[in-house]
Amino acid sequence: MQVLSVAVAGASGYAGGEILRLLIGHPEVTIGAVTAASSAGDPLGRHHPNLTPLAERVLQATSSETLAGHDVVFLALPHGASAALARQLPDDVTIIDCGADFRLTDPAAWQEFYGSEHAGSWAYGLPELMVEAGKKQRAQLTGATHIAVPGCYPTASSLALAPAFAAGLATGDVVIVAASGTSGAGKSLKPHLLAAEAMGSMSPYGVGGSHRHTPEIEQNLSRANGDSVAVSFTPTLAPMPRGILATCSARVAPGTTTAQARTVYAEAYDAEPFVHVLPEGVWPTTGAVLGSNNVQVQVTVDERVGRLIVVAAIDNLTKGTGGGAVQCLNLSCGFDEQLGLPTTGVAP
Ligand SMILES: NC(=O)C1=CN([C@@H]2O[C@H](COP(=O)(O)OP(=O)(O)OC[C@H]3O[C@@H](n4cnc5c(N)ncnc54)[C@H](OP(=O)(O)O)[C@@H]3O)[C@@H](O)[C@H]2O)C=CC1
Ligand SMILES: CC(=O)N[C@@H](CCC(=O)OP(=O)(O)O)C(=O)O
Repeated sequence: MQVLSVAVAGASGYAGGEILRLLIGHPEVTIGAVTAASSAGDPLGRHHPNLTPLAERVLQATSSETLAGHDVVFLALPHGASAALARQLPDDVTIIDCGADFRLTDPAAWQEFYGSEHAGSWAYGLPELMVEAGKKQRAQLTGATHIAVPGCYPTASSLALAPAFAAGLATGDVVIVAASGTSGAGKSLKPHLLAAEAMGSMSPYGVGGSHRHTPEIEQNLSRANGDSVAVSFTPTLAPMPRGILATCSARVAPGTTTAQARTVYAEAYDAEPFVHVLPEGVWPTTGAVLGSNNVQVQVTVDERVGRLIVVAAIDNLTKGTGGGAVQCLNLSCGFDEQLGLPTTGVAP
């Protein structure tokens, strides 16, 4: 098979850096342009000292001219920047966007949570997502040329709850509380992310249904359910660089048991290379998935209150963005889906 040339826009940022970390080990691609905004002209190594093989590469300015001419372009830019750039790229360039611009199908939801004009929607880049009983999103991604990689919280939360909705096990009343490492907020300086503020302390934000990932999670669970699902979502910031732990719960019909729930999750995920339902009694941890494209899931039913509890752990930069993006590249280009993607976490 021919080796593809790949460009990464937003290469000085966290998501761009993670894509490059994974592409360095990918046998079917050569890394072409690496681009940035304020950091254009800098060597890449100044921003990502871990990316030794690319340390001397110079960051170019992000423009359609620098990106055109590649087979595949990854966009790892702030919200709103992808849509304008994507419109300027030639039709024969495959675009994999880590931003939110093309994730939502409902223009009203986009307008409400992002406050700008809706750019449209692309194939949603979460292959393992159950979109209805027995069907996964993977089919939409094979050969797709324009892909919207999910947000990090929606990746963990949707994989946690979609099987229960697709199987008719969950009946609604969804509550999700998820903790994220600080890299989830990107690299630009923010006062609440100073070490003195973020270390040794956990804090909620986007409380009360205002976080922009709420409609994305609702979109995913509604597809799985075949009817609209409302979600109460509360993100929290945890004093760690990477990782998301999403604790998700939903109402179940009286009499539903943990054994029934485990059967549903085993059917959904036993054949998946990256999603692992842990043995009964073992709970997901962010430490165990660090640096890998894995999702750890555990499920139980709190029979006292009739609620399904599903906990999912991911690395927000790997499965939550860069790894998810490379997985989409593999599906889009017909490579083995696991190519270049670690399935072993870094521990301790
Ligand atoms: N961090 C995470 O865990 C996740 C991130 N994402 C998404 O990935 C995208 C990138 O996030 P992240 O890497 O964390 O962000 P960073 O802030 O770390 O990086 C942003 C990148 O975009 C560049 N940039 C900034 N402004 C512009 C602009 N106006 N036009 C073109 N380029 C610009 C920056 O260049 P420079 O440094 O030169 O200014 C930098 O390379 C976002 O859409 C984010 O929501 C999705 C899931 C998870
Ligand atoms: C800890 C933290 O701040 N996390 C980010 C989510 C990052 C993410 O998934 O990105 P998208 O912006 O691409 O949707 C946040 O809550 O805004």
